[in-house]
Amino acid sequence: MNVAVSCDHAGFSYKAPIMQLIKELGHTVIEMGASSTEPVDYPDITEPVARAIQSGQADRAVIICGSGVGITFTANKFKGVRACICHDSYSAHQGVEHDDLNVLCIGAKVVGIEVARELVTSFLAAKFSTLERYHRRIEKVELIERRMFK
Ligand SMILES: O=C(CO)[C@H](O)[C@H](O)[C@H](O)COP(=O)(O)O
Repeated sequence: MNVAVSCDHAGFSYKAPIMQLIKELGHTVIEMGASSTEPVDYPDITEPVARAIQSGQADRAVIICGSGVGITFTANKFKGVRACICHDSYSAHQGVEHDDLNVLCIGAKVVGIEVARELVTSFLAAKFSTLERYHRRIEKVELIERRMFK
């Protein structure tokens, strides 16, 4: 898969190890976001990621900020983006399996780098279920999006 990776200044120290992991897992990294710990506003590093998901340039994305909060609600402003902050690997893989999660948001001040690696590994290994009920629920989410983004 093509996986976009972005961060703000608070997530910068995690970006290189997470990109390295993603490459080791056999995926292609699309690097975005902060390139130093110089402060940057999280909406500015989130929008390009959301656009990359919308255009199909990226299949999935990982974004890292301090808490994971701002990047999550910013990413979810974009139609077709399903972003969630995860602190546990169960949510990271079940989010994909049941809910077709396509953007994993991590708080670098909340989870350690080893937990972050586990989150990314679980997220990227997971596949959206073929069970009808999970697709029906996503279709209902898409109907809401169509009403909101008319
Ligand atoms: O966690 C975040 C938003 O949800 C971001 O990393 C913020 O930018 C965080 O609050 C850090 O910002 P600061 O300017 O370094 O205080």
